[in-house]
Amino acid sequence: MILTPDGLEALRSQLIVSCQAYPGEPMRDPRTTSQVAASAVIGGAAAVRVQGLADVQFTRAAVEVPVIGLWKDGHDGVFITPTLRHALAVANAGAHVVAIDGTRRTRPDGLTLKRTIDGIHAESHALVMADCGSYADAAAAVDAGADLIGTTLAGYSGDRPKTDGPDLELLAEIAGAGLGKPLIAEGRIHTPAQARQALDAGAFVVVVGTAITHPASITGWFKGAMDT
Ligand SMILES: CC(=O)N[C@H](C=O)[C@@H](O)[C@H](O)[C@H](O)COP(=O)(O)O
Repeated sequence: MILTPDGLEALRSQLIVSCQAYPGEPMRDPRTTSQVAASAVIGGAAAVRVQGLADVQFTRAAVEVPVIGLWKDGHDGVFITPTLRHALAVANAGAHVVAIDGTRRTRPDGLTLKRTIDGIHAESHALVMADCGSYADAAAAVDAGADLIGTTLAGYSGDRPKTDGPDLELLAEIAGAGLGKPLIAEGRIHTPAQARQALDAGAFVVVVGTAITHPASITGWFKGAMDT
């Protein structure tokens, strides 16, 4: 199945679940990722987002819904699918959508965002999600040819404060500008009510990760509330 820009309409107002475990964690295993993803689909996820080439491959085999793939290399600066080489590897692993750093920061391979997106489009069937950290990033990413815009890096790229919950102000700003590409709310959506608020702020679709798929964090939230 190839996902086309028109096919994205099926994701409108839906929930995407990000299934990620971090280096050194017990659940950091591609098979586990694919099982968590399949469980999310049973619960109603319209698409899933997974990190790592093997995770993309295993998850493609385990679910029928679109798979958003990324490759995190490092943990600061430009680290979400930072170069064209990373992006093409994610596409070749089977991702329907490749999520890449969509900020205006310098990329490790020196390519512009536009060159990167053009390269992905030229050499694969994958759509491109630009993980942005600000309104200016989002506008630039649309100009550069991104198929989807995400607020993934709001609060992480230095342009915006790290809000406790989702950055609803940024969502409303991007949605209000009518940039013409589907807007994905992603980042710190921790409750069903916040997912609803993100849609109400103008998001086309909502990504939830930690609050659904990261037991260590969720356990810590409960424990923290009980300790006080
Ligand atoms: C900033 C960064 O590295 N974000 C990553 C992007 O893939 C993931 O670590 C997040 O879990 C994902 O964006 C979903 O967000 P949340 O887990 O807050 O629902």
